[in-house]
Amino acid sequence: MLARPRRGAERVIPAIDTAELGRAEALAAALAPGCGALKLGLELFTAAGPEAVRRITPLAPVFLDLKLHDIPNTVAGAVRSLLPLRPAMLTLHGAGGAAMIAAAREAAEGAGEARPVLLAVTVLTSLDAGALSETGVSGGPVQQVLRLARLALGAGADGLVCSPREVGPIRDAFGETPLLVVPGVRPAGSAAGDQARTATPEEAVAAGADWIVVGRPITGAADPVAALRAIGAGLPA
Ligand SMILES: O=C(O)c1cc(=O)[nH]c(=O)n1[C@@H]1O[C@H](COP(=O)(O)O)[C@@H](O)[C@H]1O
Repeated sequence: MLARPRRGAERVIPAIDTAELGRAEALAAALAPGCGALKLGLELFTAAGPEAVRRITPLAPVFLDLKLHDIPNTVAGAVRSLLPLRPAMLTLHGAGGAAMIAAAREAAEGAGEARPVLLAVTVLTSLDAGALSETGVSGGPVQQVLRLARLALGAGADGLVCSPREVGPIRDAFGETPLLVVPGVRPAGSAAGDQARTATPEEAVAAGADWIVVGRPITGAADPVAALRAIGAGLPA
């Protein structure tokens, strides 16, 4: 399994969100030497498929963010289908329930020592308290994140995806063991866009994030490599 990062720049995972495989490969080649892993998500995977993962895996560990969410049998089958791509990390929605997560973990064990880190997405960072309550969840994001964290970690997830705002409460409740991957990260002065629960890279890591996921502030910069380097340089070595 992918080891917990130690140095500043190893904590940064650029999100390669594009539908163009050529652009994804160019960004991946440029960013790989300066980061801990590269995140490939739904936009690239739905456009370019498994071939995108095959092309980028030789460059850096791949965090394959497909946010699986279905009945346990279907999710287990999807995990088995993904294992030959050798992703270092995989996401599934905590809201899929304990049986779904347990089925994914059992399927992932098929990769033995090389099994991917399984990360349960808690409450999407694009949801504020109002948007979350519209989905029928009252009590606010922190309470729901802690509820899903307990469920997911108990069912076999190795870690969680949460916003920077819940990192402290998760560490208080569950200690240092869960791997925490944190999107919704915005360097000071960059646009939040559709992200609702944000903080800076420094704040997220100080709170206890293992990895931070940063997409548009890097990929939309005039010089993505310089933007990545500046984020890594601001983190503790
Ligand atoms: O699972 C994720 O990585 C994820 C979970 C979440 O709650 N919020 C979130 O933004 N993400 C992903 O993190 C990346 C954030 O991209 P930027 O908003 O451009 O930095 C995107 O690829 C999202 O799909």
